[in-house]
Amino acid sequence: MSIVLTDVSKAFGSHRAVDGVSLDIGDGEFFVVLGPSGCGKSTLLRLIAGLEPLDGGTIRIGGRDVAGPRLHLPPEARNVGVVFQSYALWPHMSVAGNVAFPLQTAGLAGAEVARRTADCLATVELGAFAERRPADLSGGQRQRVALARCLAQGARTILMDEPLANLDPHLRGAMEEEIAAFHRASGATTLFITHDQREAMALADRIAILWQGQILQADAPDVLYSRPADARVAGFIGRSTIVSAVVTGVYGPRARVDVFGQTFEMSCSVGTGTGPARVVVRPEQVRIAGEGAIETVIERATYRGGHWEALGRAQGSDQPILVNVPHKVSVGEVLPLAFEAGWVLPVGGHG
Ligand SMILES: Nc1ncnc2c1ncn2[C@@H]1O[C@H](COP(=O)(O)OP(=O)(O)OP(=O)(O)O)[C@@H](O)[C@H]1O
Repeated sequence: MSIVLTDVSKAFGSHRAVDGVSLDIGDGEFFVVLGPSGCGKSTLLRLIAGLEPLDGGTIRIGGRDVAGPRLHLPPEARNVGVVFQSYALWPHMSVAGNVAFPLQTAGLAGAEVARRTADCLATVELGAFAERRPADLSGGQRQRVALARCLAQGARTILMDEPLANLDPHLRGAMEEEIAAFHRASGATTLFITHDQREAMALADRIAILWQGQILQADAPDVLYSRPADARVAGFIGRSTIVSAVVTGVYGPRARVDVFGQTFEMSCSVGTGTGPARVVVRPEQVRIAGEGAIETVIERATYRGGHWEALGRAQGSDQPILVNVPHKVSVGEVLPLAFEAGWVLPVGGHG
């Protein structure tokens, strides 16, 4: 079901944890809210789930108002499933018991409960673990039980609060696959919150960047990466160099840009004007060039598997440049660099 937030706010004392958030999440979409610790992600999720009353704005789920002025539907009336970081399984029940519980409370007959429980456990590949207790499972398996319980609830909307945060890195990758498969199988609208940009990129149809309670930008992962709205988004998604430049000409979505005394062509948003600007250049957009390029002194080089990522400074400048180099480079080496592409940050962007 769709989730529509209009100007939603929530304060704790004088602290605006969620500050005028508007979002339109489509039916069946996998939507990730990404932001640093304390930016208001969990509060936003709790407002949608109905675990917290809001101060202002409205929330609609599946076309129905669930929260707004003088309106607060309780969590159980919103038909949303919630998966928390801490799994929230009942320790005294078996795996099957945990999954069956919402079906039993919905008043289904015993045979139907057993059949649907078995189906849900099969979907998350835990059929063989039905009689185990949660304590006897791995973290990833417990997370899958929580997913199966959401499936059993029949929730068309699933909210996930950093469900992979407690898992080992190798298990996280596998669980990402599982969550993506679960989303495909269930077709449920999924709102997933995380502070891990790699996880967000791997899962999302769209990502919203939340910063001090406000949405900076909501777009597909590739758009956030290639056309960030401001320096904070550019810094949060992927690795980049942001340098001062002067735009000397604009031709639709392309701009001619002077950087470090050289002229390059970059992308820009419609309405970009000429004059001083800042440009975002990703390490893979920097190439080693010949004569007349930006002479750059390498200060650090890190092996990133298949290539080295080097950090340098253009001679006579204090602005750093990140570049991917296919061969080993040494500190102190001077590389002639050129920008093959880049993005002119829209004027008015913060940071
Ligand atoms: N019940 C509360 N009372 C007072 N302040 C709160 C309460 N809940 C959250 N906050 C504050 O609101 C802000 C947002 O908290 P929230 O838990 O939503 O952030 P978050 O982005 O989920 O962070 P993290 O990634 O660290 O979990 C924080 O500054 C937090 O201290």
